[in-house]
Amino acid sequence: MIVLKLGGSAITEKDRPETLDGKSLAAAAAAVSSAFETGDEDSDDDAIEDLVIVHGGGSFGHHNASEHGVTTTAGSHDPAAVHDIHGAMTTLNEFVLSRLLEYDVPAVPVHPFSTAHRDSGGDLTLPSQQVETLVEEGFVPVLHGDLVAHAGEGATVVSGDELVVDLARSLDADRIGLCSTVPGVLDDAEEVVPEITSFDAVADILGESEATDVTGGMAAKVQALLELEPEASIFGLADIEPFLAGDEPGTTVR
Ligand SMILES: Nc1ncnc2c1ncn2[C@@H]1O[C@H](COP(=O)(O)OP(=O)(O)OP(=O)(O)O)[C@@H](O)[C@H]1O
Ligand SMILES: C=C(C)CCOP(=O)(O)O
Repeated sequence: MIVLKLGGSAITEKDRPETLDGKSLAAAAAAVSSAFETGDEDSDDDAIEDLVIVHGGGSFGHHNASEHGVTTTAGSHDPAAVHDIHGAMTTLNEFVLSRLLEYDVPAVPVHPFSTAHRDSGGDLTLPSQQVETLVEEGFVPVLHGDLVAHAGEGATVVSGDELVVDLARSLDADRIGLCSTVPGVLDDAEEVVPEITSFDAVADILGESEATDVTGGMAAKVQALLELEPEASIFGLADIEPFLAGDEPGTTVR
């Protein structure tokens, strides 16, 4: 079982509201397609079968959430805000799905707003049986950063990274990959840090996203991945294919 996140910064123009990066999204879909079992028996000897995709927001969702003052902890009870933020994410989800379908990946949507919630302490519950059954039935479920019902707050943001960590646990994932707009976690000299085993060791170089981002950028990503039992890779668009083939490109968080 592989859980792959397509970072919003990789598939959209993150600094231009609601702008897709069509070329990058197509490249990501092509890379997933070439690794996935597509029914062509000649070319699928080592094909992967069990795959869940999560995508982030990029220029969809973050701007809307920021305008409404909604974060992962500060919520809203305004239905118009919910429709605006969730609507931006489902719009991006439709773009992602249609591009994956064009490349023969059997992608289907799973919207966290309709299935997940947070308790008053902010802890997330994301039922995984729907996702598991879809995988067993040959689909590739595609989830996305979204809003979720939050006890005492109305609705708050859930990041794709948080969904990845939750799904990796509940689905007992073997491999976890986060594709972003950078080739990995970069040090002060802009070189990829090959391995991260503790937050303190890299805290000084980790920052937020350069674009509008309500979920914490690279620092939050690394912190969430360090809590996971299996190792996880952070890499750029060009490394989706090597990752799906079994390599450990970019930065490995263990
Ligand atoms: N040390 C670092 N190495 C690499 N990127 C860093 C670092 N510190 C901060 N960043 C920022 O983190 C960004 C990646 O985090 P971001 O949350 O934007 O990624 P994403 O998951 O692809 O996007 P989204 O959250 O929209 O899904 C980079 O584009 C960069 O601006
Ligand atoms: C801003 C919203 C609604 C989702 C953000 O998800 P992320 O881009 O994975 O952090």
